[in-house]
Amino acid sequence: MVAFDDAFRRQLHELFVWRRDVRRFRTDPLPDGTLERLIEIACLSPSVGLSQPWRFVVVDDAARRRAVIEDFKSCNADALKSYSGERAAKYAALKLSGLAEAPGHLAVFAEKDATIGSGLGRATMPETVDYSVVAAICSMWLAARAEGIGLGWVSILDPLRIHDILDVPKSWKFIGYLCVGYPEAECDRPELEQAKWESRRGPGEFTIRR
Ligand SMILES: Cc1cc2c(cc1C)N(C[C@H](O)[C@H](O)[C@H](O)COP(=O)(O)O)c1[nH]c(=O)[nH]c(=O)c1N2
Repeated sequence: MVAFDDAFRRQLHELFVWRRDVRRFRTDPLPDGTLERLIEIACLSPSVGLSQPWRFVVVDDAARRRAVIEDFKSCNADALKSYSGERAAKYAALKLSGLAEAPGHLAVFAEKDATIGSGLGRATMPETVDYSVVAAICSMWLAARAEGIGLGWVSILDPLRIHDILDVPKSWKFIGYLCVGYPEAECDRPELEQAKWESRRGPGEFTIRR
């Protein structure tokens, strides 16, 4: 039996508070085996029917990385066009990926045809496969932060293009592209809040059905 004490709970709370989506990385490399270790931790996450549908691709090839960066630039330019006036100026000033600087690039996919788990739990909600992969990414996000390693999720990408660039099986659905490395700075507030793009809200009022 493993028990957790108050000191651990306080530290865990601090971990939640200080986990950040990181876009500003130092370029120094991660120690050998870091990504592999973080992937192992991610694999301890819950998954529908124990399907473990997460598929990780460590992107080490310079040409593929360059192609991902080009795709980000193109998608980000398109996204900018959907804003106007002051909001557009604010969007243009945001840094929305650390792709160019992060020493680690990790693409994460969901295996849509996973036979593991024999379909348990996903007959009426096939999207639970995707949710399982997101749960794994969140575990990795926190585990990384606990070691002083930052993770930045990039979704301003064309999933089909990422598929092509990384040449992965058709049955894999793109879930997210992660930049991994040491952050330039630590902060207890989201960068989008610091940039006055959006503010964090509490849980608000709960809906209660009696
Ligand atoms: C599914 C998904 C997708 C993205 C993100 C997150 C998630 C969950 N976030 C990070 C997001 O902006 C960030 O989590 C919030 O602003 C809150 O900040 P903290 O994570 O608390 O630092 C993110 N950030 C960014 O700069 N570029 C991006 O493309 C994305 N995409």
